Amino acid sequence: MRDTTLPASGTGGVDPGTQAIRVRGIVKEYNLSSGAFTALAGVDLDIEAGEFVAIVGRSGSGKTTLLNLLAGIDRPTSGEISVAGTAVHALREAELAAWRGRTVGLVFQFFQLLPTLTVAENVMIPMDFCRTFPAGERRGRALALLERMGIAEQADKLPSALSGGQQQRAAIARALANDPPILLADEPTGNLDSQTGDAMLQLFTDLTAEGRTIVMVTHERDVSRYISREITLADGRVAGAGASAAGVTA
Ligand SMILES: Nc1ncnc2c1ncn2[C@@H]1O[C@H](COP(=O)(O)OP(=O)(O)OP(=O)(O)O)[C@@H](O)[C@H]1O
Repeated sequence: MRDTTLPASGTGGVDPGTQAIRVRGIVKEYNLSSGAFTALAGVDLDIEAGEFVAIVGRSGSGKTTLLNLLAGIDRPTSGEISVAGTAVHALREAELAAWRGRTVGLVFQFFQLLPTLTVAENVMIPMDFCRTFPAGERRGRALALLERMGIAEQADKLPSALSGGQQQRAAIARALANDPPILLADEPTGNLDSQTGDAMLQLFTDLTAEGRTIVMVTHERDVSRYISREITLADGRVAGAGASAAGVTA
C-alpha cells in the first residue's frame, strides 16, 4: 500500500481556534444591460475546520458564484467573508493572488491543467508562484504529491496523455502544492465516470481527516456518504442545511 502521509509544510488545517469559513450577509449583484441581477441575496455560512461541505442547488442558484467569492476570485457587492481567519472581502487586489495561492486549493470540473507543461510542472506552478518552498525542493514535493495521488508514473507526461481521473488527481496534487488549509472544488466529479468520481470523493474525505476543510459544489450526484454536511442554495439564498450520514449538524 502506498504511503498516505501527505508531504506537508504545516498541519494541513487552519490555525487552532480559527473558524475555517465565516460568511455574513453576502450579496452579489451582476450589472447587466437590463439592470442589476442578484445572484446571491444575503448568504450567511459557518463552516468549521475539517468539514467536508457540499453546496447543492438547481442550476443558476448561485453555487459557483459563492465558491468564487470564497476563493477571492470575485468580490461581493456587500457582506463579509472570512476564510482561514482572513477577511477576504477586505484584501486589496494585489494581495488576493498571494493569499489565495497559500490558503486555498482550487479544483475544477475540467481540471484546468496547463496543456504544454508536464504533470509535475503543473503541480509546481503554485509553489513557483508563491515561492513557498526552496526552488530545489519543489520538484521533489510535486513528485511526492503525485505519489500520494497514485499517479507518480505520470509525472513527466503531458496532461493530454492522462485519463480524466488521472488528470483530476493531478489537479488535486496541484491544489495541495502549497499545503492550503482550504480546498474549494467546483463540480470535481462532473466530468468523471461514477467509479472514478467515487474514488475522488473518498480522497477528499481522507484529506478532511487531516484537518483540511473542503467546500464542494455539486448538482448531480448523491454525495451524502462522503460529506459531513449539505447546504442547499435556492435563488441566491441558503434554503436548507442538513445533517449528513456522518451526523454533523448545521
Ligand atoms: N458574470 C456574470 N454576469 C452575469 N450574470 C452572471 C454571471 N455569473 C453568473 N451569473 C448569473 O448568476 C446566477 C448564478 O450563477 P452560478 O453560476 O453561481 O449558478 P450555479 O448554481 O453555479 O449554476 P450551475 O449549477 O448551472 O453551474 C445565474 O443566473 C447566472 O446566470
